[in-house]
Amino acid sequence: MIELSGVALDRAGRRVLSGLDLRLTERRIGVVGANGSGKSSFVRLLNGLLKPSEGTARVFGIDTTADPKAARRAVGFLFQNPDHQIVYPGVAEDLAFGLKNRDLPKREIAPRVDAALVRFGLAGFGERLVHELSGGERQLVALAGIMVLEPRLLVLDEPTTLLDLRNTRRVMAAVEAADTPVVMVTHDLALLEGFDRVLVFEAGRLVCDAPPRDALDAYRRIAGA
Ligand SMILES: Nc1ncnc2c1ncn2[C@@H]1O[C@H](COP(=O)(O)OP(=O)(O)OP(=O)(O)O)[C@@H](O)[C@H]1O
Repeated sequence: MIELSGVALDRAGRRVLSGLDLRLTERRIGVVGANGSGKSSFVRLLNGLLKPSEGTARVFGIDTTADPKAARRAVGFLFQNPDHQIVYPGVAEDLAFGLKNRDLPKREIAPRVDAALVRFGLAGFGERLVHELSGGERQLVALAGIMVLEPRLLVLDEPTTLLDLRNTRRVMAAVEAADTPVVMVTHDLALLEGFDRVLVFEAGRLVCDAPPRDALDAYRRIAGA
């Protein structure tokens, strides 16, 4: 699914990730680490938002440097703040936007948008204005907008940081129900229970790669917590 070989990444002339050799095939992969340790940079390598300064990053066999467009199609990316993701003022309109960009025949767009709204607990929200929704509802709209495009992998970068407990549960339940493989960055360690594999970053390096319990123990040790 994901293959990084000899990957290093520089941002603004500074090395922020190095020594990454990884093969990821699990369905649920968590990413943790201190602020600035390189988590967001790492996940941005997975859909070609950032390109390795050294080495190669492949997703489903696609080299993200050679074909960033194909990488972006294969890998959906949910940001922490849905307002950075949602383009149109109307909910249904926003979901339709991505499908129009994919040149889907017009008659197929509305049914797919409706089905996605139902699937993500947003039935009846199609005609609502995004700015009138709660933060949790907006994050669900952003998620539905990605999933309606049927990515092969979903990357989530701190998707619940701005949400209360109830909305965190709603978003996580929607992610779980989607049944698409997930790579998720989070500071909320409890969300990683049941994940298959957790990567711990520290100062731009992968310092632990293990099942959740061992990885989170290692992270707590590193953090002195
Ligand atoms: N747009 C940017 N331009 C230059 N350097 C950046 C940029 N974004 C992040 N960095 C640097 O890259 C390093 C890793 O940042 P990154 O955002 O990947 O960390 P993170 O682990 O996701 O942090 P956080 O938990 O705070 O989100 C940091 O030193 C940061 O200052």
